[in-house]
Amino acid sequence: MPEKIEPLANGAKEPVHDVAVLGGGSFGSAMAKVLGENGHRVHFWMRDEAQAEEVRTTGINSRYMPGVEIKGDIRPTTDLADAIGKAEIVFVAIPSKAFRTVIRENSSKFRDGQIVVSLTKGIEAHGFKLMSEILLEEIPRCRIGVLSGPNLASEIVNRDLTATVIAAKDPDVRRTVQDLLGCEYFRVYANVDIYGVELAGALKNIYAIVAGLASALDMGENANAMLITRGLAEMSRFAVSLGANPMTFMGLAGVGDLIVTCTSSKSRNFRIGYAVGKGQKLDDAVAELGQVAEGIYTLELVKEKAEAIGIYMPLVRGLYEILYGDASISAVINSLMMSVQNSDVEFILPRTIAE
Ligand SMILES: NC(=O)C1=CN([C@@H]2O[C@H](COP(=O)(O)OP(=O)(O)OC[C@H]3O[C@@H](n4cnc5c(N)ncnc54)[C@H](OP(=O)(O)O)[C@@H]3O)[C@@H](O)[C@H]2O)C=CC1
Ligand SMILES: O=C(CO)COP(=O)(O)O
Repeated sequence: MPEKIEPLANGAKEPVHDVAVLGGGSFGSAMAKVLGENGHRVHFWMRDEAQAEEVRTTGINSRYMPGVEIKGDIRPTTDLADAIGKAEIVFVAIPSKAFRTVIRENSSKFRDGQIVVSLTKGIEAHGFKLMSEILLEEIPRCRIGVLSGPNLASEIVNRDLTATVIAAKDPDVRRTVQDLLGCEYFRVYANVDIYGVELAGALKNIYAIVAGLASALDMGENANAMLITRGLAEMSRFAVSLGANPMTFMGLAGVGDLIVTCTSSKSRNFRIGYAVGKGQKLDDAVAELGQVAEGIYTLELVKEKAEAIGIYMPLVRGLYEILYGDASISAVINSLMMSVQNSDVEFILPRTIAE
């Protein structure tokens, strides 16, 4: 509930809210910074006490955001129950592999009607669950939202102009998140297609790895455009078959996020693809990155799911063969280029030719 009125960083006056950000990595830090600059009290949970102490005393999270001061009323903590208990709204930026465990272990701490927003762009290994589905299973009495879009953390902390999408069924959740996060450099658009927004955010990581590979091989701008556009065709084909709205893929969470991660070396997934394209082993590239690149896990899950439900995903299959099989990059490229030529936009002209 609003407590007092204070001027915000953007000059407006808004009630101060207690919010929690769970996850002390790059994106948790970026969102904590936006919320802090917007005048809110941020209960910023991370599991490492030394890191919490550093943010408490210096305002800097040197492992994930070196040199960036997270300003405002930021309250780093390793007490997750306390952070959830104090917050009106909880943002979760925990990698997909740990997401359910963290929520489940603390499920009793969430309150009826509390807004919980996933910032995570991944898929759970067992059962192909998205993070909003995990939230619905673990804390069904909460109101759930998903935030996704072209949101490189390293640009947001520089206050570079950025837009994102809040997807939620409940209009109050959408409006609340827009009010909390919106400011002169951060715009929040709304969508109701939670599944599409969330799946788009997870799927684009795969194509960012492909684009990184293409960049390492200096394949040219035509090839980049082809990869991004065929990636969009492939990810929307898959997502629509699972119930997403195809129109979501025309928005920021779809093509928007695909563009940024497929064209920027600031994307960790792009960097993994680039390193592999330059001859590095996948495990070494991941170790060197030292941060999460969700796409390498999403790739395995999507390949398996696509085969199970019979969806044609040649880029997913090709990347899987390069990263986890023994196919050479040139053999995969050749097989993609020489496959049956087919429809451009299959929502207009259906694919009629068998692969
Ligand atoms: N970075 C970005 O630009 C964006 C990221 N995202 C998404 O946000 C999610 C988080 O990514 P990001 O912050 O970038 O990742 P980082 O690799 O930067 O940080 C990962 C964070 O997760 C924590 N963590 C890892 N395992 C656990 C666990 N078992 N329990 C609790 N905390 C854990 C790490 O803690 P510790 O240091 O203690 O290991 C660290 O704080 C991902 O799904 C990503 O796709 C979405 C939009 C943009
Ligand atoms: O999702 C992101 C930008 O929208 C961040 O991408 P990476 O995880 O590849 O850095």
